[in-house]
Amino acid sequence: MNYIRTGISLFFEYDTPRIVHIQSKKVGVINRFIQFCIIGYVIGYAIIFKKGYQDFDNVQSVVTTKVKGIVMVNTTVHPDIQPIWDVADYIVPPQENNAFFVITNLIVTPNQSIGICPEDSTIHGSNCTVDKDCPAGTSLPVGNGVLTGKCDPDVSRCEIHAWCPVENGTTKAPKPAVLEESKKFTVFIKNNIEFPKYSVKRRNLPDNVSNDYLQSCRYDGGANSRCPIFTLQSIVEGANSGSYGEVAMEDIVSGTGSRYDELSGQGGVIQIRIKWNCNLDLSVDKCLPEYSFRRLDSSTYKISKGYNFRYSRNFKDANGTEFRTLYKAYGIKFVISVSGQARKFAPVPFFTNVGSGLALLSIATIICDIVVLYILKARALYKEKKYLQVVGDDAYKVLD
Ligand SMILES: Nc1ncnc2c1ncn2[C@@H]1O[C@H](COP(=O)(O)OP(=O)(O)OP(=O)(O)O)[C@@H](O)[C@H]1O
Repeated sequence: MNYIRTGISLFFEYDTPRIVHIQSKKVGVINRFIQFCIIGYVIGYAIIFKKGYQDFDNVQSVVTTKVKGIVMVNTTVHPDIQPIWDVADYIVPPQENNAFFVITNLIVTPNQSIGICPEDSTIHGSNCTVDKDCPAGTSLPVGNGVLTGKCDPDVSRCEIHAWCPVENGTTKAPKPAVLEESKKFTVFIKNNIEFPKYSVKRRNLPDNVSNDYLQSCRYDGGANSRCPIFTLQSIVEGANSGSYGEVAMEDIVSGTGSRYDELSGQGGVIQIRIKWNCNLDLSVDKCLPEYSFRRLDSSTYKISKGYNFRYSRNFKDANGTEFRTLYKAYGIKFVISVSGQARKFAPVPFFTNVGSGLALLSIATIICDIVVLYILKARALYKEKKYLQVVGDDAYKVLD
């Protein structure tokens, strides 16, 4: 019953704010301190640091790459490998979206032709004692061919119909890598970007440069940081790593922290990040890219390290018999990602931040009220001054 009475009386009440001017050093200091913090936050952090006076637009971008460089392979060490490797040989596939792959190491199985031969010994399930162990027409899960149904008695392995002889699974990737000199290859990264909201188009090379400049300049993160030509070694090891092998690790700046000789053996994945953060309130010429590099795969794994795949080159001999050379190619996949924002002054975010800052100032009043009404010694006095109970009907009667 009491609840209902209280509820009804609450319904017939009205609270209106009242200004109580308190002259107290303590409360005054607390109030000013909180106001100062809030104003500091709004002006210093929200408006200046977080650029709350500017509108923004995200970058839209397209990247193309061109790698150049030639390697000569020592054919006495690697007799099965062609002596000269140029860009058409080591970049596979020739074009990718926002990425390129460079072959750095190889296991070659030359002169394969279609025929019958024993399965490779490292393939699980290839060992046999009788023909029954090799059901005809099936293939082993990671096998190289289709089982003929016969067990080869000489090597005790199932016979397969395949490109023969099959790749030897026990062969390890050569060390040092066959194409380790690929560290000297250069890649031209051409990045065109646009901030559509502001109709601003930029690219990562100066407009007034010549072909000669492009052919000779190299990105170094310093004086030549506008040059869009990178050596693969500088991407992996850092911009100051030109003299490979002689550079102390602490001298290597902004690389991936890996060494090219380690990476080239088993392959890996490297990310090239291009950041465009532009303040369009300043000159558009100051809108420049920043590059950073990191290794995406881990070198610490024991099994399935790096990155490799197989491909073949087929040819016919004078009799018209088809042959192929099978390549197990290890290499570095470079993935390019572009991100960024352009910012420019705009009244709407500016006034929104100022408005929300002004609204935040009421926090100072709330905190001071708590101090005054519940913490200070004279809280009873302040409470009495702050709340004035007026019974409306009685007041009306008094007026009468
Ligand atoms: N990876 C690279 N390393 C050094 N210079 C390069 C590289 N890629 C391109 N260049 C040079 O930059 C300039 C502009 O390259 P672009 O691809 O636009 O022109 P191009 O005439 O088709 O080049 P090219 O025929 O030499 O491949 C050319 O002089 C080119 O030789």
